[in-house]
Amino acid sequence: MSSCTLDLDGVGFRYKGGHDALSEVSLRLERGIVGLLGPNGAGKSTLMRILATLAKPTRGRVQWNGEDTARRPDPLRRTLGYLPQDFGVYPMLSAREFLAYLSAVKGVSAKRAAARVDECLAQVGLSEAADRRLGEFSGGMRQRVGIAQALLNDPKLLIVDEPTVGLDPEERLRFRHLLSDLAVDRLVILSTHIVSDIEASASSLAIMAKGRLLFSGTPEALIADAAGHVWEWTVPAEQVATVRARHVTTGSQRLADGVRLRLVAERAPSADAVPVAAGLEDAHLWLVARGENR
Ligand SMILES: Nc1ncnc2c1ncn2[C@@H]1O[C@H](COP(=O)(O)OP(=O)(O)OP(=O)(O)O)[C@@H](O)[C@H]1O
Repeated sequence: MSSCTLDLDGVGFRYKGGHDALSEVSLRLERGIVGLLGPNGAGKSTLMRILATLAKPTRGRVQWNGEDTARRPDPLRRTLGYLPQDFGVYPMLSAREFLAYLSAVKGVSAKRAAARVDECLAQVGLSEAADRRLGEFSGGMRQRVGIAQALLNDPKLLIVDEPTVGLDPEERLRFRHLLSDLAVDRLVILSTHIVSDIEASASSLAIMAKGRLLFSGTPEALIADAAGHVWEWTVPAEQVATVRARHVTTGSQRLADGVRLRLVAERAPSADAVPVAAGLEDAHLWLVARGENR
């Protein structure tokens, strides 16, 4: 297997108006799915654009297999697939026509293009729909066309920015399976603000807020950090608003005798709160809550 390693070293990005969208981001990313999590405005898209060589960091550097991607972008560009957040399609073209057009734009040789388009359509499960107009496709099918175009050059680095926005649960699941299959011999970076998008598939996580990296590591390590800080507490319905105002709640369930709240907190919020095992969503919220209190 060829190597696919991205090293970020003190990466920062300041927009022309002086706004620091990224500060001091250092991390190493390797084969598998990396989930890039963070609320809107955290800096995910800015980071993705830098990794896709569409913007240069204003501080620090990014290396792909040891080469600086700002000084020498070509080695990475040749092996990069990118699905941006606002990916649009031509509604009057068929999936096959659209991908043939993009093959030409990306410099895939005309001789190779037709076969490659068919391979990519098969990979994303759209062979049957290849000759239908894109305007008739569902949101999930359109996103799969987006992945197919990102795969045309058989990339080793695949970057997908918020790909599941607007998809129904079934399409979401299908899309997740597709990315897991693709990550076997690639580095896939998946940005999202929805924890469940990456819960079952990410081999590592990078969590951002306000342009900074709050955490990088495995999902298990994030969950371990939250151990002892997740509680279930059943309170009368009229107390729910007060508890919510004081604590970060991650779930609630109405019961016959009140409302069972799930929350993250340094210590037990009350003597009758019960400690429970942390899940990824709890651990994420615990990290964000601690980050905000710093
Ligand atoms: N062209 C720009 N000029 C100035 N500031 C910008 C520009 N684009 C983004 N920003 C700011 O930089 C910060 C990071 O934005 P970015 O789009 O990278 O975040 P994000 O985590 O991807 O959020 P979203 O999911 O909403 O896209 C935000 O505060 C945003 O307002």
